[in-house]
Amino acid sequence: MNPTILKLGGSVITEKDRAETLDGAALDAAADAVAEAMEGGDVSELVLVHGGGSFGHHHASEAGVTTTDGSGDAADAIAIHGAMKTLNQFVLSRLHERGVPALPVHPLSAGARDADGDLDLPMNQAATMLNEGFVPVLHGDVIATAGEGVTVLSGDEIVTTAAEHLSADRVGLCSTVPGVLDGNDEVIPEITAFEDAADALGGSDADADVTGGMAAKVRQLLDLGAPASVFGPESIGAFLAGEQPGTTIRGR
Ligand SMILES: Nc1ncnc2c1ncn2[C@@H]1O[C@H](COP(=O)(O)OP(=O)(O)OP(=O)(O)O)[C@@H](O)[C@H]1O
Ligand SMILES: C=C(C)CCOP(=O)(O)O
Repeated sequence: MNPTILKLGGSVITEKDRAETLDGAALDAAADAVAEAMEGGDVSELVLVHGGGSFGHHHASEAGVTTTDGSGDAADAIAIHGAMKTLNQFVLSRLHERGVPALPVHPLSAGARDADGDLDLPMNQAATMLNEGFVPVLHGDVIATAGEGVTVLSGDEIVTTAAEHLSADRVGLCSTVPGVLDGNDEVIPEITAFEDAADALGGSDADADVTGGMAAKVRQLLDLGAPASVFGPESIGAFLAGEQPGTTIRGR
């Protein structure tokens, strides 16, 4: 059985424009959907990833750290990583309250980037957790980067890396929007090339997003071997039940 990977967007589970503010109701609803899907047998092997929202992005933008521009200051690294661990703890608690056997995986302690920016993020701990019946929960983070100190690692990049290493057969990204929208704000059902959506694709609505919003998401998902779905919070249950809500991105 190949795992399903679901990313909970930071813009969903936090109030992205207010520093370190959780959207508790949205996180509860997402945790409900995950717990129901696992209880009902819709999904047996699940990897969760969550983004930064107002926890990671706020501190990263204050420190001027992006996915390519790093910082050699440990205090910057700890501010960003610490905020992400706090958010991760909120996510874990809400899952545990519902009986989901979630375990944290902190990328800062697991991987690194080389001088070309290429990511090495081992997944053997996540694979073993899955085999043992746990739900690994990874998160956007800072990561040691050759020549840069630490840079930001987005949850989207973790999703694509995890999908490849773990041979995921389903990948879902839950954001605040019901899918990738065209110029008339209609959901584009399928994207097979960046040009399909290029005109409408922008970054994130949040000022403090350092990882590139929807345009970066689409680019990364087009590189993935498996089809990926981008959908809104109301469709988490449908995605876990095997449907393809929102936009399906199929690069190859
Ligand atoms: N064509 C588009 N279709 C849909 N959303 C778009 C589009 N162009 C820009 N966006 C913006 O991209 C945002 C989604 O990217 P964002 O990085 O904020 O999401 P996230 O993954 O939920 O959050 P985080 O990066 O904190 O994890 C949407 O909320 C929207 O503001
Ligand atoms: C800003 C940090 C630390 C994480 C970014 O992850 P994302 O929200 O998935 O882009």
